[in-house]
Order: sequence, then structure tokens, then C-alpha cells
Amino acid sequence: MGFLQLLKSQFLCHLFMCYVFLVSGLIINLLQLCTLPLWLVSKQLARRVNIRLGYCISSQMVAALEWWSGTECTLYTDPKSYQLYGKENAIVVLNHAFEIDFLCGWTFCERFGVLGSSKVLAKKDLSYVPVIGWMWYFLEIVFCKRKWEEDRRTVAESLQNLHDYPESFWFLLFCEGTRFTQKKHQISMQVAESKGLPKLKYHLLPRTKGFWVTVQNLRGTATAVYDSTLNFRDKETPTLRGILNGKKYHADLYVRRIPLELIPEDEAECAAWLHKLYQEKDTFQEHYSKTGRYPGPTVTPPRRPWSLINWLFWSSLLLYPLVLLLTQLISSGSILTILVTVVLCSAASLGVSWMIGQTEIDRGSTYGTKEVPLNNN
Ligand SMILES: CCCCC/C=C\C/C=C\CCCCCCCC(=O)SCCNC(=O)CCNC(=O)[C@H](O)C(C)(C)COP(=O)(O)OP(=O)(O)OC[C@H]1O[C@@H](n2cnc3c(N)ncnc32)[C@H](O)[C@@H]1OP(=O)(O)O
Ligand SMILES: CCCCCCCCCCCCCCCCCC(=O)OC[C@@H](O)COP(=O)(O)O
Repeated sequence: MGFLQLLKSQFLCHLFMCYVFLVSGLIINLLQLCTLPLWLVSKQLARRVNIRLGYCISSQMVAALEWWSGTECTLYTDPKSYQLYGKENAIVVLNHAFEIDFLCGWTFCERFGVLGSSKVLAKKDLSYVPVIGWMWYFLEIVFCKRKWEEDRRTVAESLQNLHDYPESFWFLLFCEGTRFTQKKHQISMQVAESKGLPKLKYHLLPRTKGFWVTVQNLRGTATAVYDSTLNFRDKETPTLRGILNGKKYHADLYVRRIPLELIPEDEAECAAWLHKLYQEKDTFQEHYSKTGRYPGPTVTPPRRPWSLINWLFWSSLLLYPLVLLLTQLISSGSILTILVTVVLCSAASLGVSWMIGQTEIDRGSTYGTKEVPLNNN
């Protein structure tokens, strides 16, 4: 193990990165709160300010992936579509089997200049996660309870609000609705069977309602669907803790650009279209598992320095008060003050650990584990 790798695995380094992330994140959340009056004066300006503030948070995690762990992200796509990435609004459909798939998504957003404005249809529980979840309120992220009766109205309304969004955005949809586990796969294939649909090997059966409502409400706003399929080389199972430890992964992303007007408007036809898309995605994963690559050429956008510069800025800003606090603490000699500080640090460390836990599949929700009657048709 080289010196740098040894350094990256040190708990103190992780503690410092988490300190910077948490403190800068809370400062940014506070600044976002301060933009509330601006929404009344100029909504577009408030949105642009929040895009930049949001960038300061999400790009820290991107920096951890790109610069700290050095993870390589290869893009498989056709060069003609590549020209349009980052220059149009698009709906991104991505498979959901890895703990850091959202982070790889963010990395591509960063490389195409749409990180601050990126959007997602996220489960409501994530809106309570400090820093990231709170930031999302100000970025007009669309939340769902995964209860269609409630979601159909709220999701449509939130999507309608994006009609006059001032900057290009990618709207991410994990149509599988939850992360892949063997149990969820087995149950969703029972549903597929009951609906007379072909079985999928690498994906859960997609939930079609969210896709349909998104396409319908973003017609005229978004111009394309980016069908994206992600995998990692040599059966790597990447984790956020691995990234913090400086572990390097190798992500491959296959993106096909599909013009939005090719997607049927009728709900049933749109659902059938999505099921067909997932059958195709399954064949791409089969191709990947056999050959170790996706079909077609690779055109990889280079990583940009901004995420690193942003992280260095916040680190240098927050290093000084940390050193000051520690020296004052030690020189005070007060056992009580030291004890209180240790308790506060442990609480913050547990808090971050809980946040990281949100990304772990083993701690995932039970959504999609309910057995359904076989004759559902
Ligand atoms: C190019 C690189 C990428 C760029 C990245 C861009 C942006 C990045 C931005 C942010 C990154 C941060 C990412 C954060 C990640 C957070 C992600 C999440 O939180 S995922 C979870 C939330 N999202 C979703 O669930 C979306 C998909 N779900 C849906 O669309 C649902 O339909 C719904 C709208 C949520 C409603 O759900 P509900 O359960 O109420 O209804 P359903 O219609 O889905 O269910 C009834 C329907 O499903 C059938 N059924 C029953 N059981 C199953 C089963 N196990 N599997 C499949 N289907 C099942 C049932 O028979 C019903 O069928 P039918 O519709 O025919 O009646
Ligand atoms: C410099 C960087 C330092 C990093 C410090 C640590 C930061 C911790 C950050 C936590 C970030 C939390 C973001 C949550 C995003 C999780 C995305 C996700 O994958 O959600 C799962 C849902 O889709 C489905 O849920 P399940 O039904 O599978 O259950």
C-alpha cells in the first residue's frame, strides 16, 4: 500500500471530510433559507442562486468520487447524441442496483455542466436527510410517497413547475422504484409473470406510472429520454464507505438518446413502451456480463476541476476555525469542555454514519417485498 492510499484509509481524514461536508452543508442550507424572500421578488434569480448553492454541496461528493477515490467513469454513447448532452432538458432512466449509482449520475451531470440543476423523482424519506435532503427543497426536487393515489397529483404539480426552469436540467427516474435485491427481484418477476411480461434477469419490473406522468408533464419542456444503463467492471460492488476509503472503482455507463416525441402519449402504450425498454436494457446487461463492455463507441467527457476547487475552498475556510477550536480546547484544560466536545463530535460522526446508511442497500426499504397474488391480470 502506497503512502497516499494509506492516508486515504485513515479515520482522521474521513472525519475531516465529513466535518467539511456537514458544516459547509449546513451553512449552505442556511444561505438557501435566506433566499426565500428572493423567490417573491425574482423566482428565476432565486433558482439560479440555488443552483449554485446546491452545486457547492453535491460537487463535494462528486469530488470524493472523482478526485479522492479516482473512480473512472466511461461513457458509451453515439457521438451525435453526445453533442446535445448538457444543452437540452432530458429525462434520464437509470437502472438501480448499486449503492453509488446516484453519485455516478451526479458525476456525469458535473461533466456536462448540469449538476446544480439536476433533478430526480425521489422517495419522500430522503427529504429529511440533513444537508442533501434539505438542499433538495430549494432545488425543486420532486418527491413521491410511492403511493400512487397521493403521488399522481403532487408529482404532476411539481413537474409542471419546471416548465419555466431557467437552466438545462436532467430529470432522473429510477423506474424500478427501489434498489435491486434478490428478494425484490423474485417478487417483481412474479408480477411480470402475472402480467404476461417476459422475465428480466438484471432489473426489477419497472413501475410505469411515474414514467408516464413524468413524460406527460415534461412534454414541451424536455426534448429527450436518455436511456442509461450502469455497471461496474469485474463485478465490483461499490459503496460510499469504499469511496471515503479512497477505493477506486470503474464505472461504465451506456446512454441512448431517444427523442421524447417517440414515446406514446396513451398511458397503456407508454407502459408497454417502458417494459420493452427494460427488456432491451436487460440485453445490454447480458452483453456487458459476457464481454465486459457495452455496444458502440466510448466518448468519455473529462473530469473538470471545479468540484475539487470547491472542496479545497470549503476545506481551507473551515480548517482555521477547527484548528482554533482544538488549540483553545487543549489549552483550556477543562475536562468538562473536552468531554462536551467529544460527545458533540461523536454525535456528528454518528449522524454522518446514518446519512451514509441511507445509501446502503442492506438498510434499504421493504418497498417491493410484498408478495402479490399470481393471477393479478
Ligand atoms: C446520465 C446519468 C444520470 C444523470 C443523473 C441525473 C440526475 C441526478 C439527480 C439526483 C441524484 C440523486 C438521486 C437520489 C436517488 C433517489 C431515488 C429514489 O428515491 S428511487 C424511489 C422513488 N422513485 C420511484 O419510485 C420512481 C419509480 N416509481 C414509480 O414510478 C411509481 O409508479 C410511483 C409513481 C412512485 C407510484 O408508486 P406505487 O407503488 O404507488 O404505484 P405503482 O404503480 O408503481 O404500483 C402498482 C403497480 O405496480 C405493480 N406492482 C406491484 N408490485 C410490484 C412489484 N414488486 N414490481 C413491479 N410492479 C409491481 C402492480 O401490479 C401495479 O401495476 P399496474 O400499474 O399495472 O396497475
Ligand atoms: C466529501 C464527501 C464527504 C461525504 C460525507 C458523507 C456524506 C453522506 C451523504 C449522504 C447522502 C445521502 C444521499 C442519499 C441518496 C440515496 C440515493 C438512493 O439510492 O436512495 C435509495 C432509493 O432510491 C430507493 O430506496 P430503497 O427503496 O432501495 O430503500
